[in-house]
Parts: sequence; C-alpha cells; structure tokens
Amino acid sequence: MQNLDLPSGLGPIAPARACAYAVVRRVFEQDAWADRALHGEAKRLRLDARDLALATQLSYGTVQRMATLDHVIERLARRSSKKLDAPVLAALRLGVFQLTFLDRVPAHAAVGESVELAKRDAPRGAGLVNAVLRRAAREGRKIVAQLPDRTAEQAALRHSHPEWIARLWFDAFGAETARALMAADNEPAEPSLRANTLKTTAEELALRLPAHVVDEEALILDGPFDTFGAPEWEQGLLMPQSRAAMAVARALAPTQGERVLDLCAAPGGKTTHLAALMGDVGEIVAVEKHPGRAEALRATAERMGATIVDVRTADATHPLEPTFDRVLVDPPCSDLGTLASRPDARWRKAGRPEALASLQREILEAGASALKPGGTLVYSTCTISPIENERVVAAFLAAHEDFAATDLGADLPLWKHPTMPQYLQTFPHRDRTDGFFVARLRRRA
Ligand SMILES: C[S@@+](CC[C@H](N)C(=O)[O-])C[C@H]1O[C@@H](n2cnc3c(N)ncnc32)[C@H](O)[C@@H]1O
Repeated sequence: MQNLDLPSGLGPIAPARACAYAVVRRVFEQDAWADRALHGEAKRLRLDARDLALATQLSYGTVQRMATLDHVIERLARRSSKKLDAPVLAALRLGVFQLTFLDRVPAHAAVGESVELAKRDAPRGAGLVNAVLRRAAREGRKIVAQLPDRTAEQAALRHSHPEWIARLWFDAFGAETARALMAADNEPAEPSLRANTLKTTAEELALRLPAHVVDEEALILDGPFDTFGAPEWEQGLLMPQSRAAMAVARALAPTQGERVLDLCAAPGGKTTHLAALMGDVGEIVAVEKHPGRAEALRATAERMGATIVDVRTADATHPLEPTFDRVLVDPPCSDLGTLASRPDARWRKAGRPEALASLQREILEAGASALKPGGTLVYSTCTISPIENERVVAAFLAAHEDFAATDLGADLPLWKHPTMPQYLQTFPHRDRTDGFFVARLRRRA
C-alpha cells in the first residue's frame, strides 16, 4: 500500500481539492468509509467550514459518480481504468467529475490541480492526466449526455449505480421512478439536524447555527457547518439526522415513564430521539450486537444527556419476555435510502436483500416477543427494497393474528407508501429526504 500522506506546503493545490483527492484514494484503495476519511483529512489539513463544504462536494460526488467517471476516462484514455496507477486514476476521477458535473469550477483549476496531485504521487502518469483532462474539458459532458438509460443496465452506468440496485428499482417501481431515484442519489443529501430537546430547542440552535427551523426538532443547514467539529456537537445539543429518520421515533410515540426496547440501536440517532420524546423519564433498553458500536452508543447517550438509556451488548434475534410497552425494530438493511449521504455505500453492498430479509424477520419476531399485550411496535429500515420492507411485515402479520398495522399514512399523508397507505415510504427524489420504510403494529390487548 502506498503512503497516501500528502506533503505539507501543498503549493498551488487548493486545500479542498487536496482533501477530496486523499478521501477518494482512501475510499477506493483502503476501503475507508467516505465520511470518516473526510472527517480525518479535513482535520489534518485544517479546513475551514467553507473548504470543508467544497471538499465534501468534490469527494462525495467523485465517489458517487465513479462508474460514469470511469466510463468517460476509459473512452478518453482508450484503456481500461483497471490498468491505471491508483493515484492517476484518483486524479482523473476527481478532475473528470469537476469538468463534467460541476458548473462553476474553472477548467484550468480542475485540470491543473489534478495534474499537480498526480505529479506528486505518480510523476510518470501526470502527462496522461493532463491529456485526458484536456479532452474531458471539451468532450466529457457530451459523452455523459449521450449515455442512454432505457434499460436497468444502461441506467446503472448513466446514473452510476451497481446494476443490481438499478434492476431492483426498475422491477419494483418502473423505469421512471427508478431513474429518478438514482438521479437523486447523486445530489447532495438534505443537511438536516435534530435539536436535542433534552438540552435545547430548534429555535435556540437556529440562533447559533447557519440553519432554519422546520419544526419543533428539525433544522436544515443553510450554509457551511462542520457538525462534528462544532461545540454544539460536543455539548450534545444536536444530532445529524434526516427528517425521514426523525419520523421513526415519532411513529413509536413513547411517553414518559414507559419501558421501551430499541433493537439494533447503534449509532443511536433513534435511541437518543426516543429519550428526548420521553423527557428522559422511563427506561430504554438499547440492544446492539457489536461491542465497539455499543460503547460508542453509551458515549453518545451520555453526551446527549439521555440517562434512561441502558445499552446492552447482545444479539437482537434472541426472544425476550413481554415486558415492554413499546418496541423499535430498526434492523440492518441494504441502506438503499441513504445513498446520497453515504457516497461509498452503493459500492459496498453485495446485493443480498434476501439474506438481510431473513435476519430482519428474526429480529422482528424477537421484538414482537418482547411486547406487552396492547403495546406498540415500529419496524423501520432506511432502504427502498420491498423484500426487506413490505414483505417482511406482511409475512409477520400473516403469522401473528394478535398483531395489526395501525394507520401511519393518516398521520403523515405526504409520506405514505404508494400502494400500502398504512405504511410510510419516503423517496429521496420525491420527498428530498432519506428513503425510509416505517410500519407501526399494535398487539391486541
Ligand atoms: C440500521 S443500524 C441501526 C441504526 C440505529 N437504530 C440508529 O438509529 O442510529 C443497525 C444496527 O444493528 C446492529 N446489528 C446488526 N445485527 C445485529 C443483531 N443480530 N443484534 C443486535 N444488533 C445488530 C448493527 O451493528 C447496527 O449498529
């Protein structure tokens, strides 16, 4: 593995581009998570909030558009991208992204700085980077505009998704919706935050941050803001969370003094939301299988002042005694509703919704076993995949006569599922938030 550290004193390379280049290399060469790599590189290069915003746009966009960018590179370089040295490929991807998909980047900056980046890490490839990017400045947009997207395979290349995702959405929702979903995944995610009402209010936070208030908890950022570097984060005043994710704890609607079970709880966006809705009065048992993630969840609960959270490191597939008033089941899923905010996720998933569905069914069964008669259970995923959503709930209801779905679509009519209006299904292209599925079930008293 080559050393990815950039030399200090970056000369003519803008810090945001240096950061984006390092992030792109870490994601594709070291299998790093894009958000963590970005956070680390931004800190190392001491980016201010404005440069961090640009570095985010450049690195996330380049990672998301990888398949389309490689197509352009291969056409212009007349060779397979697999044959290119890693630093050359990273510099080309970053350069072609800017020249082909961004409007306000001067071509000389996109070309010149990519050449400089390649020169430092792979000097012999700099000439190729220069030649390909000069052609990309003239021809890149046309090559992309001419890509067809009639079939799922074509749409996968045009909108830079793995073919299995394109096929899943073509089959489930038809070509038009599938294309719109994929296009939305390549746009920046809505930058929303939840005010931790145990410590502050959305109104108070809006006075401190570049953000406007959506409702009593939700805010949307209007300008650059380094969330994880901000004192408000350290003080536990906020949680980055999509508006769709906020609907989950609200659907469960716990009240003060209740005993609540949260299965598959880390990193804890919903656990801490449940605690806030309960005014930190009652009990939340938060179950997480992975010890490191469970430990991080404890730290998050503490930072956010959620003292009623009892984190247990355990397997959520194990049945429990029916002692809980409310249960949240938020199992692992294919994450297809969050591809805009997790740019590398689409390239990681091996296309195994069936295997996930069987784990989801097991965890839902265990959650149901823990619910008191008369209690409420919410099943949620951050994916757009009928086999993991509607079908899991349908199979569960068919096997459990004492459970019935209660009408969530009536509470949130704009987000109701297109064909099963008792459930919620958000769509990034339609709702400008993550794609979540939420079902609320009641156990007969
Ligand atoms: C979709 S995430 C949960 C997100 C979380 N509810 C939140 O709002 O922040 C799924 C979590 O389930 C955990 N997990 C996976 N399999 C599990 C199992 N069998 N038992 C308990 N937790 C599990 C994963 O480690 C991951 O943290």
